[in-house]
Amino acid sequence: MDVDRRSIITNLFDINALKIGTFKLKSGELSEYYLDLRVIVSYPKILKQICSLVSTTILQDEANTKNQVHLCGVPYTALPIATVVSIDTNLPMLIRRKEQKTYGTKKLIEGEYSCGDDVIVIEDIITSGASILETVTDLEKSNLNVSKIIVLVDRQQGGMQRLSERGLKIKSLFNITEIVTILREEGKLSNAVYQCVYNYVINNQIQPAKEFEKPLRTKLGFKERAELLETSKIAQRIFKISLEKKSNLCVALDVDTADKLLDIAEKVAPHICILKTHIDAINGVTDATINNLQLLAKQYNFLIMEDRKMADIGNTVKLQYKKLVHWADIVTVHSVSGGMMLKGIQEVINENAESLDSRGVFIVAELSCNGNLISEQYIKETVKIAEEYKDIMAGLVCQSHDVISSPSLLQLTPGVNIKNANDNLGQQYQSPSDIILTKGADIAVVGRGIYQDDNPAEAAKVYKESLWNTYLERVSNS
Ligand SMILES: O=c1ccn([C@@H]2O[C@H](COP(=O)(O)O)[C@@H](O)[C@H]2O)c(=O)[nH]1
Repeated sequence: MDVDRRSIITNLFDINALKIGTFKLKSGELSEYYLDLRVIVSYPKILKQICSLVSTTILQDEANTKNQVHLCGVPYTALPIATVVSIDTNLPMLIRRKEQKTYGTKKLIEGEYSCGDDVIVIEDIITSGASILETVTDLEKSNLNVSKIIVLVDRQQGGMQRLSERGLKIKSLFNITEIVTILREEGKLSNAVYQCVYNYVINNQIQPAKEFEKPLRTKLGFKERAELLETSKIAQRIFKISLEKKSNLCVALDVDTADKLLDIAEKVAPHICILKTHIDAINGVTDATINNLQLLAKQYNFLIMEDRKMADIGNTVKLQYKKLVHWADIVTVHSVSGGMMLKGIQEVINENAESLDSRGVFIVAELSCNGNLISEQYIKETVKIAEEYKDIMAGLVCQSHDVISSPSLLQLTPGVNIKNANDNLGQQYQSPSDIILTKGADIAVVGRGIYQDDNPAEAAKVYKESLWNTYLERVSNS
């Protein structure tokens, strides 16, 4: 241990930041000691000493980061720390409001940022990790990417592990065992007090809290999920192809001509489980284009999904769907007009059940674009509709891991790009591992990241391997 770290620990003890005795924690649990880092604002030299350790840690790690990085202190104790570190490192700061404003901008996060920017969260102490998670959740809701969490002191009760299991990178500068060990060596704590704190840590490991529980859907593998009684035939088809091809990649071929569609489709075909089209946006599409696409789908074992996002009254959606059911294995629908449009689709599927392979829908619960109008209530109602029409439901198009709990439904998540963080029309991108681990996607949609690449076949292979390996990691860590 170098002198600075040791002196920080003794200085903290000298200003009474470590209190021995019985204290009630935020969770209501009793603790045999209490760390009160709020006092450091009264000791500028110690505040400076601690902040320079945080700054050095950040600058070492962030040397090669290309993304814009912000700092955000968990309110309130870490706010002055984040401010000093921001000045030291020249990294801009964001402030998370504890309560969202009901007037003016109604902002949850104050400060200037762009969607997809990285944020380093700074916190004074971690016990269960629940407070940190509140800040992380609000930052993620604002489409920021929490790239790292730095905590001054880990109470070693399991919080660090829980946040890592949630896919977050977290580092602590000190832990409580190290602190009491140094203080005992320095003659500031007796053996008895040292032993008391040590025993407390051993005997007070926190049990998994609800906010840390991963939904069963993300813990189970595709094979087990395909075998569930409730899983629809269309979802079973997707699971089966994914397992056979070791691919959870859906490519979105939003190209401008039918020739390009077929050309790139053939190149990426070996690596995908679903090929997604906006066929009404492509020039020169004929029956022959559709036939050729279907031939490729058979030859290379993938499904075709027309991303039409239908949203009209039941009767109109039924008429529209009749034009798609013959070639599109899956279509997308918005839930805005309620369950009746799914009834229309269900009727068409049942009428064609004998002549066609199983068909179904993905229903849109959330959108990946900045400024969309979808609310929490809309998402909840969408999930209810999906449950009601489970027999034709492949799953939901959404952006958060906690929208779908049922393992029989698939989460399809667009907005994946390895090279870009956004486009200039509101699209927001995440990396493959963020999409699968943090956002909870089962199938990821990649469009421009593949079809605009100089070598779409190679790009599709790279995305496929990265997405599939992350899915395997998710299941094996559960
Ligand atoms: O919330 C949504 C729903 C659908 N999409 C569609 O996915 C692709 C994404 O393409 P990129 O080129 O990778 O941005 C596109 O077809 C969208 O219509 C979405 O992006 N977000």
